[in-house]
Amino acid sequence: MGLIGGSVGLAARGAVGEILGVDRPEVLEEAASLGAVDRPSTLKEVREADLVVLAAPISRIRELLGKLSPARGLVTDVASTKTGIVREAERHGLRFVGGHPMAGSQLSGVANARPDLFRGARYFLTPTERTDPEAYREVSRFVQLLGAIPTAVAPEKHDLLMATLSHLPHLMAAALLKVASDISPEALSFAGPAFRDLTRVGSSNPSLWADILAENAPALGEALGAFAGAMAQLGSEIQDRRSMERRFREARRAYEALGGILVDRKGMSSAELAVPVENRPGVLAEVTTLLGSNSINILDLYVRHSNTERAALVLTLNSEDARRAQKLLREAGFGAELL
Ligand SMILES: NC(=O)c1ccc[n+]([C@@H]2O[C@H](COP(=O)([O-])OP(=O)(O)OC[C@H]3O[C@@H](n4cnc5c(N)ncnc54)[C@H](O)[C@@H]3O)[C@@H](O)[C@H]2O)c1
Ligand SMILES: O=C(O)C(=O)C[C@]1(C(=O)O)C=C[C@@H](O)C=C1
Repeated sequence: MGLIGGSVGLAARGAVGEILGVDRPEVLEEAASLGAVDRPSTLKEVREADLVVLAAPISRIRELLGKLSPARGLVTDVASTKTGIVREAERHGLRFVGGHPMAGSQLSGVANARPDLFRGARYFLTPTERTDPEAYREVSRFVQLLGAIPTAVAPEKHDLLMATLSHLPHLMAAALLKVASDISPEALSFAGPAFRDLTRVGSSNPSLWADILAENAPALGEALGAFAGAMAQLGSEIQDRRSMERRFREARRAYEALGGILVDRKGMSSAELAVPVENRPGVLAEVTTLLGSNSINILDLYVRHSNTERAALVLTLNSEDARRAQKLLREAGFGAELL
């Protein structure tokens, strides 16, 4: 019942029956006080549950699969890698569908759990030829109930994709932080928004990430090789302005194709609005309250981090709302630029 398990509990609350939690007593006490779980339970008791969601670190999930077997109901997990876990679950004969929400944060623990963590996020499900189709449909309905969007992919393909899209960026953050720390002890204090954006996940939970990286080592080896090749290529072209421009044009096109929050946008076009703000308490509430009280829904939001006195909120809104929001924000004295 940590960050992800707690968020599952909070998101499912009210829409499912009793939610039982298995973890250390102090974690369960906190989870119950936050409303993420109805009551503490045991592995033996949850063998009888309709649905078991395993949300421990990967190495623990592999052990738990054996301890859960035989389970009466359906079992799923949330782990960041899938091939080994799916194989293990099938070996134990569980009625299992592997899962992985593409949502989370560098924080851990149930204290950081949020009921809206999965809203609009992609949620991988990794059925194999041995998966019961009805079990897949049930887990898929549960994922939708959490507010997420199920996406089926084979376990091996999932792990290959995650090596580049999630695990490599975590290693890059750690490497970048090391390179800067090695310059001098105070070098990091001079870093600006670009360095901060690129290294946020360097503060992720060390033992959780040691688990993830070891589990996906073969695929990650390939991704690291490709990355080292790309860096060497860029390094050899630095003096060649034309090829650098071409590389950055290619990079910008790739960046624009990035997936974000997958809000159901059938027939809806969206726009980004940058709102420069003073970096002071309450400023986010002022912007979001102004939009909320005018029935403008924020589809996605990020902060261009800054250590200085100013920051920029970048809001994704549907196109019509974006124009209205720009007008309202300007009338209220904020700058607001459509990107
Ligand atoms: N953090 C993320 O952004 C993220 C996103 C998607 C998926 N995941 C996956 O979710 C899982 C959990 O990650 P988290 O970020 O919630 O970690 P967390 O540290 O916040 O929570 C893990 C919880 O598991 C508990 N635990 C450990 N061993 C256990 C056992 N044997 N039985 C019962 N509980 C046990 C711990 O006490 C802790 O409360 C991992 O497998 C991770 O790969 C994480
Ligand atoms: O937002 C973050 O901090 C994350 O690291 C989330 C993130 C990722 O995007 O890599 C990390 C691991 C998960 O398996 C899924 C999502």
